[in-house]
Amino acid sequence: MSNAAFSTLAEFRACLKAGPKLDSGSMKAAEARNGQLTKPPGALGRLEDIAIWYAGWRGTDRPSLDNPQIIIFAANHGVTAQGVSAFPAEVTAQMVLNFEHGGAAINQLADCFGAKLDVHALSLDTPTADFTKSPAMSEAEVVDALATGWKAVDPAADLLVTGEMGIGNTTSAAAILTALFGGDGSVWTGRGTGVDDTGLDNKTRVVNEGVTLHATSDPLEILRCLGGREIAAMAGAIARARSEGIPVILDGFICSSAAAVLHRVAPEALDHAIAGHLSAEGPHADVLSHLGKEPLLNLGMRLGEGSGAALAIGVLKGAIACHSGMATFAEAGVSDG
Ligand SMILES: O=C(O)c1ccc[n+]([C@@H]2O[C@H](COP(=O)([O-])O)[C@@H](O)[C@H]2O)c1
Ligand SMILES: Cc1cc2nc[nH]c2cc1C
Repeated sequence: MSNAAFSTLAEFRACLKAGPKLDSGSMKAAEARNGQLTKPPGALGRLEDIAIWYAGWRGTDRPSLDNPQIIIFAANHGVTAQGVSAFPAEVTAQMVLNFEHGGAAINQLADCFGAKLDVHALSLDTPTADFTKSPAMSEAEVVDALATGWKAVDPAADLLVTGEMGIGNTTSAAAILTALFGGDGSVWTGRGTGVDDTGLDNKTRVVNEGVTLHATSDPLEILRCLGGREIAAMAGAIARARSEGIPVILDGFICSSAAAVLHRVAPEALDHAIAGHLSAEGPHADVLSHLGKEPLLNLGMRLGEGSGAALAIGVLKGAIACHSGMATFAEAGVSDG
């Protein structure tokens, strides 16, 4: 599909409510197969659950995972004028070049797990507006970013990881989460690339100012007023993946803020997604519990770029290899219990 399925926020909202469900027949068949494999029941722990979930979304009881796609969306944030990051805004464009030259962590991880890596830079020369002064994006801009994400998904992929790069985007994510879930901004604000205590107080002030200025409970309005283009693009890509029956592994804090917007519109919009890892960004654990997602990995990572989710591709590949490749008790002539 070359065009997005929506051209307004209202149409995007309708897409989220209309997406497909997993194929319960395939899921039941996968559960039955899992029960016959040569292992004590439950001995592969969560690997069994994620293989069965994946089978349901792929519509077969014996799936394979051969074509994972990782997409990094990059964008710039006007709110960096408020001194919210430990790094200067020009790092966003510099890191895009690094991704293109193969020098970033995500390039190595994509190679390790056999994933195709695509990089989309969204209007880097035109940062979003500083959300303490005006809405970050117009409706046309946020729809454009959602559509970039929607169109970036390869329908032939059998797994999607959405990653991001954007100096200042943990402030944007914190503001979105404060607006969605409530409470003081301090609950949802972390240190990002590493601000000190004074920097964290400043960031919290900025988050509270933005949330107060754009008082709205509409999740897509929250995305428009407080978000970034890369956050909207991740939301668009996650939504497209569901429409194509492509399972998603969510990355860290910023990716989860995009997912949280979708979840607030329609909780089922994340049924095809699992949480790849728990980020070291302080509030991430609370975000995941609001989304009802248990992270697969907890390695103290807080890089972004899709890196934690990319590592989790290896876990999911392992789960599917066992599920689809193991012999049953009958096939192997092993006595069951
Ligand atoms: O994924 C995470 O959980 C995560 C946590 C902290 C920082 N980051 C990355 O760091 C950048 C944002 O940090 P900051 O301090 O500039 O807001 C952005 O490029 C993210 O990819 C990512
Ligand atoms: C160097 C650097 C690399 C990153 N990758 C994702 N976010 C990042 C932020 C910085 C500062």
